[in-house]
Amino acid sequence: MDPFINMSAQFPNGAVPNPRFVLLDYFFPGFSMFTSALHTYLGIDLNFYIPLLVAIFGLNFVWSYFSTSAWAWIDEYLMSSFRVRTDDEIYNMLMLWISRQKFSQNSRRFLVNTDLYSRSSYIWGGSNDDSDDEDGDEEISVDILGPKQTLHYTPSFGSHLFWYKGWPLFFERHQNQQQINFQSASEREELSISCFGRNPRLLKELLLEARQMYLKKDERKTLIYRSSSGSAYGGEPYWQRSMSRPNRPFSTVILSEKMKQDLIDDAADYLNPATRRWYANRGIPYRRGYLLYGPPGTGKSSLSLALAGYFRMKIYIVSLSSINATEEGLTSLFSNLPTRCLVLLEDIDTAGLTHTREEPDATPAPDSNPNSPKPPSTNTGSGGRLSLSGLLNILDGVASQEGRLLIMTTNHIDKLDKALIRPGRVDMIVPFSLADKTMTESIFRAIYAPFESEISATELALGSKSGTSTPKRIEPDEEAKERWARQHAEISQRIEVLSVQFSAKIPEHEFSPAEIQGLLLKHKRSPDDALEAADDWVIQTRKDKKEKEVQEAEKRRKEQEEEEKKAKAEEEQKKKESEGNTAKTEGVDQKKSAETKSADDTPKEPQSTGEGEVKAETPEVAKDEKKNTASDSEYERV
Ligand SMILES: Nc1ncnc2c1ncn2[C@@H]1O[C@H](COP(=O)(O)OP(=O)(O)OP(=O)(O)O)[C@@H](O)[C@H]1O
Repeated sequence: MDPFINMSAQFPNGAVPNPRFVLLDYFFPGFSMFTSALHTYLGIDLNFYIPLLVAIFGLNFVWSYFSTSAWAWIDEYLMSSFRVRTDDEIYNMLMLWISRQKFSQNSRRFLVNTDLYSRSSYIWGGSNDDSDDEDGDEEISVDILGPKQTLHYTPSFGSHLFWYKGWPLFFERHQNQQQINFQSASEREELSISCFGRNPRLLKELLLEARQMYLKKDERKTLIYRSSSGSAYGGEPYWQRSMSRPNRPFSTVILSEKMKQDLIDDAADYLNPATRRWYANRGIPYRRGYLLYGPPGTGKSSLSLALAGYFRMKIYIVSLSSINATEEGLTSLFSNLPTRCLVLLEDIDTAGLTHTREEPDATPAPDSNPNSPKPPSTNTGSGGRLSLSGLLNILDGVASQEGRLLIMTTNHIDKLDKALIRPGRVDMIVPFSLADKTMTESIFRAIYAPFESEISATELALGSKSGTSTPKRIEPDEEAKERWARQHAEISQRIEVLSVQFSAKIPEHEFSPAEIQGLLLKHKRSPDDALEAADDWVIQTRKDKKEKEVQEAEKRRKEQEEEEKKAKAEEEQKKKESEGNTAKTEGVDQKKSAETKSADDTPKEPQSTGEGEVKAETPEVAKDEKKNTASDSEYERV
């Protein structure tokens, strides 16, 4: 439709349309109608404001055009900033700090997480047991259904202004577009904080504060890292933070006091900074290794955890029976260890390390215990799996990190190669054994020892059995404290007596501390019940063990039979194949010679070859040939 015709219709009184309106109407249909309506009903003449609007629009355009480059220039020359990626632990530190800041909690646009580190869960494994009750931004309550999830608030993607020590800082959360596409948005996330000025001192102070806050949070915890298959790192295994546990006091590990003290003294001496210099001055590799051996469930892992907690070291656990334990994988893991840490190599008797270096493919060393489990067949030391020499190279090769404390555990010390446990690799050997009388008593005491916070529960349990007075409400006065002290002494005395009675019922050197602990935990509120159940438990556990042994022996026998059958079948198959091949070759030879014969046009009697098969074939061939010749001649006749 022609806009001019349209315009004349809108101005019926013959007024000449303003050419500016005509033009605007052309680009924004209905504009003139809108302005005339504004004029008629509100008395506003848009004609007057149009130049102003155009000027604002123009200025805005110019500002947005120049502000980007101006801001980039300011950012480049007048500001300091740092960036943090999700694949580094500093991300967790910074996020914790950010989540505790006021601007983060008051932010209108925010991300809410139940696990503060979940955005880097592919690095730290979700650390789902890390949620700290006291750390949450929201009050947490624990009921019988478990702790309610804590909510953590952090500013969402984009730029956020906040104040730190009186200075304005910009916190920016964005996605790095340059990173690999298959990563999810959260994996590509980057954080940056910038401040005005060319001196980054303020930013470094902030980072230090964040680090301190993070370390303080885990102060009384042992951080546990485990090897994980490396899908996020192009196939190479990497250390994954798997959990954090409250530090285990050394006193809770039942072992000879002298042995514990020796271990602490040795580790303390090794970790002393002066010792490091001592090693360096003499050119000795700064490493220390311990071997803990004994039956399963006797406290090897517990002692390692206690040691890590005591010296505030992170613990890095690798199980050599896991599928990740390849030579390349372990090399990569060991070269990525921090300088001061505890490495726990579990089950070193498995994984093809049982044969000696001199005979890399020899059969495993004789097993003193015929019932002990066989090492997994996957780790045979070949095909990229771990071999003994490979492990030795990893432990003290050039790539291996100095400053670490290595603990190896095994259930079968007799299976280990001497090279693996020679001084320099293993500097202290700690034996663990099944529970004797003293150990059983200690386990009993450890389970039922009264703690101040639990005294009423323990007293209730003991009181109900022994007829002592009923527990009273906790009153925080001196009299109450005295009464508690008396009750504590009474209970301890009684537990002492019960522990002796209990240990008398448990045969020595037959059950592991873990097994005994299992029984006591079933009756954790009632030591008398545990005492009562002990006899039956011994009988039942013996029976169960025997059954298990029989089942395992049966399973092994069946497996062996199956393997033998398989081997036999394979051998027979091979034999048949080789026989078949010989016959075929001979058959082909015979056929060839028969063909050559028929090619000589002279009909001859088939020659005897002396072999049945060929004999039977040859007359048939001759017959066929005769038939063919006959039919040919008939055809010729027709
Ligand atoms: N000597 C001990 N002192 C205190 N607790 C123990 C002891 N031995 C076993 N336990 C308890 O038994 C459980 C298993 O112990 P732990 O994992 O340390 O045994 P382990 O020797 O490392 O076993 P495995 O060889 O199967 O790895 C833990 O709960 C631990 O508290």
